Amino acid sequence: MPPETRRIWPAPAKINLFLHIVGRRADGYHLLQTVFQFVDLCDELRLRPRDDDQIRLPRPLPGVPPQQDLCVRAAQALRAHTGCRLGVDIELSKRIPMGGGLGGGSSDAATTLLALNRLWQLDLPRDELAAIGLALGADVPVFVGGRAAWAEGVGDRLTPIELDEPWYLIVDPGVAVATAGVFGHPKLTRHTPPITISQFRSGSTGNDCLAVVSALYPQIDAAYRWLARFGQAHLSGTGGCLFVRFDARQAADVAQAQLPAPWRGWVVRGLNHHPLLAD
Ligand SMILES: C[C@](O)(CO)[C@H](O)COP(=O)(O)OP(=O)(O)OC[C@H]1O[C@@H](n2ccc(N)nc2=O)[C@H](O)[C@@H]1O
Ligand SMILES: Nc1ncnc2c1ncn2[C@@H]1O[C@H](COP(=O)(O)OP(=O)(O)OP(=O)(O)O)[C@@H](O)[C@H]1O
Repeated sequence: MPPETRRIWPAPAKINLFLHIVGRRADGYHLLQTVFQFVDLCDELRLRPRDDDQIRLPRPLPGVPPQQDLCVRAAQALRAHTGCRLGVDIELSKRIPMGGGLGGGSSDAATTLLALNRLWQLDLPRDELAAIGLALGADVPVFVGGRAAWAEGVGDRLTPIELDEPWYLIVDPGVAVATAGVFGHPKLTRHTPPITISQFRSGSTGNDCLAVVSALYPQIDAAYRWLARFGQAHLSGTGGCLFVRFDARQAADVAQAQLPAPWRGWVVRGLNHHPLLAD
């Protein structure tokens, strides 16, 4: 058996270092400005190609029927796009909290596309994989592209960006945020004036979803206030995960040790490159 079929394929989480909503499209989707950075909190996939046309996920995630799982949908989309007749057994070890604004589902989809492109010997270029991924979710292209990015549009117009790679403490207050409910909220700030990359680099940026999310979910508001003791706290995506940056790992560990139960926390490293970028 070739070693690639026994390999663990990582799917990292992302954080949004800031998120501004600068407009709304005719179809209701919001136009964003954001910066995505990867972090070394990863889901793990094992993929074994099959000679028949079955796409199987023997251990589905709780609450996610296999046909809705983003790995399965990514494999199906890749087969539909290429006419490939092979199948795959997918084993997914989930570490990234679901529905927390860390992009875990999108990352799983992206890793599935990147890995099957190799295992099924399709040889599609990354931009073609990213276009297939965009139909599965707005955050899939940045994971396929593999570089930390300044993003506009619905998050699909990407410009690679080099950032510090500090430590972060990510906190999950354990509340599943309904993304559509946040974007549909009447009090959401929707017309923040666009900024430039250099304005982002000089600070003064936040997350336009924070006010609505804090009002809707008191646990997220409480976690935000707790985290703000250690530095500038941020909401990732539409939440509910929050993060604060640290220049030294030890300081992040000290903060994590004080995390009140039942919140969960991870000390992670910011990454400008996806672990599969060099593949
Ligand atoms: C905001 C981000 O977290 C930034 O990373 C993501 O773009 C959100 O992506 P996601 O969780 O995959 O969200 P989706 O499942 O695509 O969208 C859920 C719902 O949120 C709304 N939505 C989402 C993204 C966007 N740019 N504008 C929207 O209005 C739409 O009503 C959509 O039906
Ligand atoms: N492989 C998967 N991993 C996680 N969620 C999945 C997966 N497949 C489908 N889903 C569904 O997608 C939903 C959102 O998952 P995800 O963890 O990507 O959200 P998120 O982190 O809030 O994403 P974003 O940052 O893009 O808003 C889940 O609640 C689940 O129903």
